[in-house]
Amino acid sequence: MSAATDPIRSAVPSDSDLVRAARGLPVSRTPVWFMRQAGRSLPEYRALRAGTGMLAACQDPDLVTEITLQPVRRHGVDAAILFSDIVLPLVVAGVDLDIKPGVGPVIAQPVRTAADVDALPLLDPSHLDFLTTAVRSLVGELGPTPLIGFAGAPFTLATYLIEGGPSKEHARTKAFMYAEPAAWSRLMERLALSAATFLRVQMDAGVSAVQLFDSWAGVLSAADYEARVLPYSREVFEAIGFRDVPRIHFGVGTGELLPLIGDAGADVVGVDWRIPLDEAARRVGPGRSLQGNLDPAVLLADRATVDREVRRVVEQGRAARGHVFNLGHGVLPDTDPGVLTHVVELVHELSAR
Ligand SMILES: Cc1c2[nH]c(c1CCC(=O)O)Cc1[nH]c(c(CCC(=O)O)c1C)Cc1[nH]c(c(CCC(=O)O)c1C)Cc1[nH]c(c(C)c1CCC(=O)O)C2
Repeated sequence: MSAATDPIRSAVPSDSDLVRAARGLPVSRTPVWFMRQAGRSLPEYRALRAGTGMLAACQDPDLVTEITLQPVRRHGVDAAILFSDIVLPLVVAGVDLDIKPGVGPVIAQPVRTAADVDALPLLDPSHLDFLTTAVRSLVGELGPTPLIGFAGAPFTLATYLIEGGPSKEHARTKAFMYAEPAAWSRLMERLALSAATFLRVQMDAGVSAVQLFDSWAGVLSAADYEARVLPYSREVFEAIGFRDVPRIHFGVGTGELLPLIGDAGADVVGVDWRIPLDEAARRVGPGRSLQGNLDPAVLLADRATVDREVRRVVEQGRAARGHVFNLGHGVLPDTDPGVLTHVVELVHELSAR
């Protein structure tokens, strides 16, 4: 049934199931979308992107609009997520950075000293017109389907800047955090400002929700996270929090950090697959909804396994104040898009009120 013919489903994104679940309000059925739903698992994405670099694509409003709409058309997900990247604010500010296929963001001159921190260019919101154009065009095209805007959290962006590229241990980042506390604080402050600017432009242009990705925060102890990272993520939420747009906060491997992450200022805490949602609900505490947490690798398994795991996640999600069904991390490139469409249908069927 379409939003137009279903009396329970809202015709406006600000009252959609995604926004209602984020606020802990009753929903017509559990909303579902997938991190990295736009991307290499879709042949139509690969066709459209052929010959255009990732960072150029992110700054072309027509391409952004089309790529963002592709998974909504194909899977019938309950939200679109803007096609962009967490490193884009750095690129627009003038940091020499490239996204290498199959690798990730690579930085020409990594941040290694206090002087490097002070030389980092700041993001100028007047250079984000392409973003405003893309978001406005998407809001027009999407009708009742909400658009999620996003930014990278200060810590996760700091890992790319300091390591110079993707990393497993994030040892240089931690070493800098311990050895240069004053410079660390200035770096995190700058990245918080830039994330807030990037989010504010998307909110001004009409996104219905925002997600702050702190993908790599799970490498930290709870004590370090609380003292050296949480204050800056909180700053981002405070800077945008005067607006009534639901806020999602996500990281990988954050089981031990969930009580703190729940306290940073988001309405929804994103959880990976390592702990069940009922346990996550206990750790996050009341007053927050949850998003997650199907293991993306399950989508590569047989149909019976996919169905069993989807049922389990929907069941365990009932322990939360509100539940937005998602994966525990991004869609893997080898995923069969047909399985994603099936998961959307199954979640809707299992949760229809
Ligand atoms: C850590 C991080 C990055 N980018 C992002 C994060 C946080 C989410 C997470 O934890 O995965 C966020 C991101 N990146 C992208 C989106 C688009 C929206 C979506 O569909 O979720 C979002 C929300 C597109 C993208 N961002 C990137 C791609 C692949 C580039 C391509 O298609 O050529 C896409 C679709 C590139 C990128 N950019 C980054 C990585 C690690 C990579 C993958 C490199 C690779 O394996 O090729 C940094």
